[in-house]
Amino acid sequence: MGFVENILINYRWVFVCLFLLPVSLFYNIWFYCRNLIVFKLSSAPTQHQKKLQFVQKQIIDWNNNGRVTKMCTARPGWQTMSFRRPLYKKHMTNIEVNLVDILEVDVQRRIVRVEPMVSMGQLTATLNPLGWTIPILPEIDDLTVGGLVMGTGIESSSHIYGLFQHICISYELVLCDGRIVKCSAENESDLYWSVPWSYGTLGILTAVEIKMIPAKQYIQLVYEPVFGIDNIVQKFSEASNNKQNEFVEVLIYSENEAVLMTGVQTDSLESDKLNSIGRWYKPWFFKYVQEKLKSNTITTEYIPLRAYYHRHTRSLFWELQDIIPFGNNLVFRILFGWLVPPKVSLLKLTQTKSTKKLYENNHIIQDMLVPVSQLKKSLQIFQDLVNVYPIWICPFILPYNPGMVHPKNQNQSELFVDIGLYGTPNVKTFNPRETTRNIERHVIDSDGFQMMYADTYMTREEFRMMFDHSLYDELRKKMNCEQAFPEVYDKVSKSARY
Ligand SMILES: Cc1cc2nc3c(=O)[nH]c(=O)nc-3n(C[C@H](O)[C@H](O)[C@H](O)COP(=O)(O)OP(=O)(O)OC[C@H]3O[C@@H](n4cnc5c(N)ncnc54)[C@H](O)[C@@H]3O)c2cc1C
Ligand SMILES: NC(=O)C1=CN([C@@H]2O[C@H](COP(=O)(O)OP(=O)(O)OC[C@H]3O[C@@H](n4cnc5c(N)ncnc54)[C@H](OP(=O)(O)O)[C@@H]3O)[C@@H](O)[C@H]2O)C=CC1
Ligand SMILES: CC(C)=CCC[C@@H](C)[C@H]1CC[C@H]2C3=C(CC[C@]12C)[C@@]1(C)CC[C@H](O)C[C@@H]1CC3
Repeated sequence: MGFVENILINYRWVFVCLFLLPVSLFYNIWFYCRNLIVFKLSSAPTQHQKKLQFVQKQIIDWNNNGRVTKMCTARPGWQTMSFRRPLYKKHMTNIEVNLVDILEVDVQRRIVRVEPMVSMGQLTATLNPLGWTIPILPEIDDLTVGGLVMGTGIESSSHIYGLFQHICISYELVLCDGRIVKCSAENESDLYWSVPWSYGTLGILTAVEIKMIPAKQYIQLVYEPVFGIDNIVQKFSEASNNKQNEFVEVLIYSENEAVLMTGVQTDSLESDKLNSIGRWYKPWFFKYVQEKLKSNTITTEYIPLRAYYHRHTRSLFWELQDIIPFGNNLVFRILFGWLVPPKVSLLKLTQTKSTKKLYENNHIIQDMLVPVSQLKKSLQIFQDLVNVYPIWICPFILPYNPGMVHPKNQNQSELFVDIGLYGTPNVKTFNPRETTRNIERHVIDSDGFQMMYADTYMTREEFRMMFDHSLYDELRKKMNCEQAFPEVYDKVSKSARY
């Protein structure tokens, strides 16, 4: 390993602190100003038609030029929140989808209409001051509406509202023949049900209508330390089934220790219990919550809404501790906390081959979605296979809708749980391929699903067992997609990413 490579791996924080943090700051400022100008000039809605026509033109040109290679969006792989970069973008026709604006906030219909590149950070910054929010707000700022629709999104309100696609009323797409369609549960419903999890393999998404709900100023959050796996599973299930809880999330810190958090929105507060966790000098949220285990008492706090939504952003859940080991140190926070986190996209862009290998061989990043009845068994299996803590568990209701993802063994909604494993495995037997395959097998056997932003080692057959392709296959044939877009598997499998 060369000198520079050695520094970049073992002292990545030097590069991140001296270079990436300031660059991330300028990038944020530039984007903020650009969006503000667009808003002030109110030009976004009129520009949409033009931008839509440009997407359409590119697809018509592709048809006229003989449909030579398949299509994907031109969004560079390093900018995306998926763990790896896509290989396929190099040899496919890249369609420019430069659609980054919030188009309309319709208070009457309680709908916000957005373009696909609008990020979660943009949405909260725009809607919250107006007194509105969307029911599910996946917490990392840079996640985009397009990515969350075509993949999936989940948050601590998902036990009530479902996954991100379940709060979307309609999708506007340009199909591979150049036709523009707006699909919903009432109109072109097969397409509407098939778009989620299709990873851009049915058409290019150009606008989405998302439900809005009124936003209050604070979240009243109750922290409850829970000990013992049976207790953790029981308390989690009870809290998730209790519809009075607008937010439910558990952080598991060891085999037998967890903190359950349940929350509701409120406009009133006990001022001595206000905790503005989003301030730059505040401790990382997961570290702060861990402290609750010591007192073993139930405590209540009031957290400003936007700070709650982005509670895991500053520490990228617990991933930043591997990159900036002293990031949660008080002095660092006071002096430089306002610069954190570095942009995920810039971290991806500046990864070297060795960092990538290091992450591949010594790290796991996976979200597994299983029926809540499988939670205990899954936790035990993951403990044996990876022994990674903290673990994020978040409940969600999965409606029985047509499409790729729905409950398998009952034709009604079912409560599921997302088990998020992020970190360095603490078992000697960890092997990225074999271990992940074992996890995937367990998820298939449990009638569950894997989130596809991370690595998957499933074979095509296993992938088809996990995801229901019946409507998807039918639609691809009917819409003549086979020559136009790859199959989902060919975009998400490990061999399609580097
Ligand atoms: C008046 C106004 C009008 C707007 N109109 C539009 C519009 O028409 N179209 C549009 O697309 N956008 C609009 N926006 C949104 C604006 O573009 C966003 O503020 C911008 O995208 C920056 O969002 P951000 O979350 O990345 O940045 P900031 O809010 O400046 O945050 C910077 C970083 O700090 C962190 N952060 C912020 N808050 C918290 C918190 N509470 N807890 C933890 N971390 C936090 C995040 O990591 C974030 O990346 C508008 C904003 C305003 C103020
Ligand atoms: N809390 C949560 O829910 C979290 C979710 N995630 C995951 O991150 C991903 C989202 O990341 P993000 O960077 O926003 O998205 P990406 O750019 O990674 O896009 C994800 C997929 O959606 C497709 N896509 C995106 N926009 C369009 C469009 N306009 N038209 C057609 N296809 C499109 C992409 O196609 P193409 O390859 O052609 O560009 C790609 O296959 C999701 O997979 C999500 O599940 C990650 C972290 C947290
Ligand atoms: C809440 C859900 C469903 C998922 C959270 C996933 C995140 C923890 C990951 C999504 C993208 C990941 C990346 C990294 C860390 C973990 C995520 C933020 C890195 C920053 C790790 C360091 C590498 O060099 C780059 C990675 C980019 C993606």
